[in-house]
Amino acid sequence: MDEPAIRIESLCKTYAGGKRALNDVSFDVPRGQIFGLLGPNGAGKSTLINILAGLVMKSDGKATIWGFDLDEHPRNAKRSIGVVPQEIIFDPFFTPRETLEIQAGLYGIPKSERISDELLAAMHLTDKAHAYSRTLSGGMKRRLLVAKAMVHSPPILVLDEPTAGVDVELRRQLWDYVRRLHAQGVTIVLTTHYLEEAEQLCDRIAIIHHGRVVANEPTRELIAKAQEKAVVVTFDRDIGAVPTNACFENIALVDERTLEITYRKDKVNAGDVLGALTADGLHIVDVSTRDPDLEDVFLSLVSSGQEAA
Ligand SMILES: Nc1ncnc2c1ncn2[C@@H]1O[C@H](COP(=O)(O)OP(=O)(O)OP(=O)(O)O)[C@@H](O)[C@H]1O
Repeated sequence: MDEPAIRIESLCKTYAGGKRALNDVSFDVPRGQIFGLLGPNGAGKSTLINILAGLVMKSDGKATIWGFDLDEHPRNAKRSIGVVPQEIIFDPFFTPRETLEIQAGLYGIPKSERISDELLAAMHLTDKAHAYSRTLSGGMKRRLLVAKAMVHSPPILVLDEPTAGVDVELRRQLWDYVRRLHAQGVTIVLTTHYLEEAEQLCDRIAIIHHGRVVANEPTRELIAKAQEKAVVVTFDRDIGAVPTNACFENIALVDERTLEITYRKDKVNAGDVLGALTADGLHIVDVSTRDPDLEDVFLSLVSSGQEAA
């Protein structure tokens, strides 16, 4: 069955006051993947996640969660997803265990089928099970939010910036847990500002900017783009015919005497590229190189994204 975990079709959101936060957003989150949703501040990531969580009303478009249309089957759609919001919000007078039990009650899960203790253990909160939530550290509260999102054992877990302002140790624990859930078949969607983190964890990455999707590719393909390095080469005379060679990924004429050649730095080096040009009888008078990485790919994508109205 190839049905995606989440299908977003032409989703639009304009807030009261006129801010267009999502502009015709469409993408699928394949089942069983760790899917990264990346974008600069204000790109629209939280808006998208809050629509899926049923916290924000969409203005237009369609969202399907685990095969359930958000408008037609909101209850089933909601049961199929657990969302860890960016903001930490709790009733401070309940203990972590009570918080989880109340949440399970809201989903109508019978007492015998509840997994509160398991979740507390998974999130390293067993010794805080009966402490008041207001006495927990920020990191503990964040872990409790993850546990709360999983009380109904949804097939999809969505985490909105789970590691923002979180220390290294907690981040490691959180990702261990996410990887464990993923190994059990849970589809994970996460937003993060940390490109390196996304690169390590995600099977696929969508980049959103000014409410539009500017990239949506398997992580290794995005990284492959980051493997593309460019040399700009100027020759002593006008170039008659643009040369071809297996080690060139792409070749473009900058002016009559200058070529920009991209190559895969994991396959060849600048020496190979220049060697191929001189072997063609061309005389090089100037060379400069550019070395993009994943961050550059990200920045180039977001800088070419269009400004929303
Ligand atoms: N309730 C609201 N009313 C009006 N505008 C809003 C509201 N919530 C968000 N916005 C605006 O919508 C745009 C998208 O915001 P959103 O929070 O979805 O972005 P984000 O990508 O999650 O950013 P961040 O990484 O900073 O959380 C921003 O310009 C924001 O100011």
